Amino acid sequence: MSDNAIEVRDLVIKRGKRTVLDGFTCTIPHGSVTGLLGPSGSGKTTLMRAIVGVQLINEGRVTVLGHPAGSAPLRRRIGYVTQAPSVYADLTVRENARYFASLYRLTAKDADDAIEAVGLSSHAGQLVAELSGGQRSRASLVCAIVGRPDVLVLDEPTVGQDPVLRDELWDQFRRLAADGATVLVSSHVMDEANRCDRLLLIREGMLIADDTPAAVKRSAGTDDLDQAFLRLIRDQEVAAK
Ligand SMILES: Nc1ncnc2c1ncn2[C@@H]1O[C@H](COP(=O)(O)OP(=O)(O)OP(=O)(O)O)[C@@H](O)[C@H]1O
Repeated sequence: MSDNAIEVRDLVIKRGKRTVLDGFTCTIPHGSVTGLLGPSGSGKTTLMRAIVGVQLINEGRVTVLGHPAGSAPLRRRIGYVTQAPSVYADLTVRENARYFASLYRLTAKDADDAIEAVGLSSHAGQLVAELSGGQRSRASLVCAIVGRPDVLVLDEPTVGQDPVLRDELWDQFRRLAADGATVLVSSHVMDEANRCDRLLLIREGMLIADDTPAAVKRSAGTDDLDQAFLRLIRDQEVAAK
């Protein structure tokens, strides 16, 4: 098997009249935490949708764990957390987790472990409708990790979380990767990017960097990832002229 959990080749995606991704190619290694960073509207969600197999693609190829994205063998092997929480509002956190666990033929203990892992144990008995926005997105995360997916795709999972929780969530992503999962996380927050093994920097549907955080900083000649990103964008603009 390839060293890469995810391979994206020459991907072209049009949404409406707009070409969102125009010949996008990248690879994501097994057992890594990869950060997908870029400005709003740059195509992060579109790329993630293509990887989980819910986005029509115009050209190119997306392969996940050796299978075409969206194909049947992948369904139980991928967890996806969208920006909109996808849990049942009229059930408690525990009921949601147990329901998703049952779909994977897992136990109530597995559900409780997932709740514990994202720091929601003290709210396990609460209805999702009565949770804060940040708690609700962690409830979605519980349901995505309970089936122990090999690939976990998380669209801005730390938005609305306080700094302590963000830190704990990143520890959790690192643990999942240490256990062999491939984690792809989108974020706007550059200090979070430092916690990734690799970064994909995307702008207007184009990949402008694909490297470790240290190498991205080195190539931009700065220790600050925000600055590095801005410099890479400027370099790209100069090169395009
Ligand atoms: N359903 C849609 N129909 C048409 N165009 C869309 C649709 N969804 C997104 N787009 C366009 O595709 C482009 C990329 O959007 P995408 O959601 O992938 O960006 P993003 O990087 O995830 O942004 P954000 O960080 O704000 O979530 C944007 O220009 C957006 O307007």
